[in-house]
Amino acid sequence: MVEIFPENWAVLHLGLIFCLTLAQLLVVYVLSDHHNPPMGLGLFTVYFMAALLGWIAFTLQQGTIAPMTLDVPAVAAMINSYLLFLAAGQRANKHVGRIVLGGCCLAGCLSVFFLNPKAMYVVYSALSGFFFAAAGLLCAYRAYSKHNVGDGIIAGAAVLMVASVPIAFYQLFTSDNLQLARVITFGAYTWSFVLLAIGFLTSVLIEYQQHLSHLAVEDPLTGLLNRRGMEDALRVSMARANRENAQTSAMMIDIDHFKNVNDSFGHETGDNVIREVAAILERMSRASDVVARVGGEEFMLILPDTDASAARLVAERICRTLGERPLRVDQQSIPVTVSIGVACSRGETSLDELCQEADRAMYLAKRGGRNRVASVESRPVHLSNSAGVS
Ligand SMILES: Nc1nc2c(ncn2[C@@H]2O[C@H](COP(=O)(O)OP(=O)(O)OP(=O)(O)O)[C@@H](O)[C@H]2O)c(=O)[nH]1
Repeated sequence: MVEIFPENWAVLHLGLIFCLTLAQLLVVYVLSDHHNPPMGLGLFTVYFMAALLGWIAFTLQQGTIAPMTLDVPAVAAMINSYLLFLAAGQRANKHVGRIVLGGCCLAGCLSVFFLNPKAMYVVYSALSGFFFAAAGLLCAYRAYSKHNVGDGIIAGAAVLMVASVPIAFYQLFTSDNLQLARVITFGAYTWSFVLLAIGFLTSVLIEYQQHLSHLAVEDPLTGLLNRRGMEDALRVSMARANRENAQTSAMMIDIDHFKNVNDSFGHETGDNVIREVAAILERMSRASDVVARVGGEEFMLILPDTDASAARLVAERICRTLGERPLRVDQQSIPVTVSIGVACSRGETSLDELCQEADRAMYLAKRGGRNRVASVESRPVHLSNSAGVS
């Protein structure tokens, strides 16, 4: 035993696991008051704690392999492999097989009371390998679908654990060396734990980086683009419009008297009204159009390859649809109207200039009585109300 797994190795492994568990706890602490914690955070933490306890139990038991009433490391190994499967399932948002595998885990735990050490070892390492394989598949799926290499590392950890099972079984059945087989299994547990902790931390960091880069271009309330996102989305089509001397139209859409909505129905319902208007704008625009929220109750709609009269028709349709009947928000009927400014440019115009023109037209629509469309594509200014009357 000593040659295979010397004591200083055990101390090194235990120290490593201890540090990684502390790092994991630090991450949990930092993220705990975040309103949107990473998926599977709680279950992964329980897994790391259970693995630490299992490994401490194994270290304490070294050299005392004589039959015991309860093989604590074996039970811990089974339970924490199942926890890993649950955590991976929560992270991948797939909850298949939880009850069946939970039943297997329970049966495996209970069986250790009745089996001899060799049979007990076969049961727990086979079951743990199976749970690791299931967890690895879920993480591989998530790594692929979310482009997150951290989940790929977790899947790699599962491969390491699964690969150790036939190697350990080979030792057990050819040389009947239970001690060596157990050491192989727990060695694989340790190194897969190290990989798992690194993978989990990497995965969470990548997720936050993705979240932050989304925040830079996305409005968190509506999921629409923000002004910067809109500029990014339009860079190519504006360059093409400049090159081909094509027309681009812009609409500034502002909800009328929105302060009254907040005052009468509350800020939260006000937020839901903004979401609902955003959804309507998205529904009413084409796939090539870009919709963005550019202020509290202000939206910008950019229509590439669209001339002023076509844009004006779209604007009047939006104005009419919203003004026609009250919105149903939070089980209440809330009358909402919008004022829309339309601007159009041909060829070489900057997005900023186009938006300023649309903004100017929107103020004209407000001054003209609200619930109407104004355009500044050519002077004089055209005004029409939601019924389209000039
Ligand atoms: N609920 C909610 N309200 C917001 C948000 N952003 C801005 N507001 C509110 O929107 C209101 C805008 O008020 P004003 O700029 O005076 O305009 P208005 O009441 O819509 O009137 P007009 O634009 O002149 O028709 C303010 O009361 C802001 O508090 C938001 O994200 N959620």
